[in-house]
Amino acid sequence: MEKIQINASRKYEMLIGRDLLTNAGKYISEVIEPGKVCIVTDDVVSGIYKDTVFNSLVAAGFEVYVFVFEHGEKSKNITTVSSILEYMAENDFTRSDAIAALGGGITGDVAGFAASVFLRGIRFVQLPTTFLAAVDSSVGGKTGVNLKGGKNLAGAFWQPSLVLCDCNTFSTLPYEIFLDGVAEAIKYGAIINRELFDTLMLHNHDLFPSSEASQKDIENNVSSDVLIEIVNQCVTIKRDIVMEDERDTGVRQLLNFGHTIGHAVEKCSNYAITHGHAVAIGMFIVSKASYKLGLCKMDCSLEIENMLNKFNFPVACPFTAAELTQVALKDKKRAGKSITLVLPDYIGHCYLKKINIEDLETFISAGL
Ligand SMILES: O=C(O)C(=O)C[C@@H](O)[C@H](O)[C@H](O)COP(=O)(O)O
Ligand SMILES: [Zn+2]
Repeated sequence: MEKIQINASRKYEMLIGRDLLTNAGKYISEVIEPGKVCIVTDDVVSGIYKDTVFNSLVAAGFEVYVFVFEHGEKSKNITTVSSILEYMAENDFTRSDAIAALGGGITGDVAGFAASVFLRGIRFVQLPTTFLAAVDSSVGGKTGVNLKGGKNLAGAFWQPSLVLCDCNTFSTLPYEIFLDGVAEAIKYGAIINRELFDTLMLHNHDLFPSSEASQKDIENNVSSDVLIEIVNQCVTIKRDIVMEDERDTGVRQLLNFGHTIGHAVEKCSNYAITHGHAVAIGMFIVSKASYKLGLCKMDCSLEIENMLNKFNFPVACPFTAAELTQVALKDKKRAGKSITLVLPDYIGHCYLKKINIEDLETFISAGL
């Protein structure tokens, strides 16, 4: 088992290994004194892992409650958070009780946000079951929900007390959902680590065979230790960035490479295009535009497109620059009349560039 220590406003560990969910109760009881715990999960993950986690929490002495919501981005809203809060209040949860977020990025963000506001903040643990949640969203304490105006527009920085990443859970992921996490892993390579980018390129066939892969193929591939190593590398990068800039005022914004446009793609598609797929499109558009407009030395879009093609990501964007701009202007990296973009200088190095909001549409057009 690998351990990554994160020293942010809360100090916690991420444990990465196999068969960890069976002992979730034991690991959680080492950081949270057994009391009430509410497993928050969606209706798909619940059918696969809820019983395992439930039983191990009971065995460790917890009084276990379960809140299940409908899977998908449509549930990532304030109504779901409000229902979780009411459920915990009805069941007399106190400040010493906790939430266990069991699932992917949506579950972690929604459950974490509920934890951040219930009684002005209770503890929570992240039990990521998707590759995306493992490499990215379960660590760093960004929690939140979408508003009608756009993605993640309401939220809080609220760090978990533990992240328990059982890599065996990846074997139950449909390929498309797996890909969402691959996009985030590519992002880490592009912003800061050329070697990781090359590893992903090298291993794309044996780790993530193809969209036609059978479930058996996926099971064989995810048993590879290379995958654990990739999770380890991504989270170590994220840990270092979060420890330098937990509140996202500077260097952490690099983790948003491809996201300003990616979030706009998600929203314009009414969330039919999922997060990682939208970020993949966003990384390509930003790289192409940066080169065309002379904002970077190399045309990184070629390598990014090549990588995305290897994994069978659709790269074409179905929306116009005007449509994307309208949504992107609500991005959290906008401050008044300017917006900060994350641009690639070369693969393995990105930088932050402030532009005037009036120039955003021209920028996006150049990348389409
Ligand atoms: O943790 C971060 O910081 C990130 O930006 C990671 C992103 O991959 C993630 O999608 C995050 O939720 C986006 O945050 P937002 O601030 O753009 O809503
Ligand atoms: Zn993301």
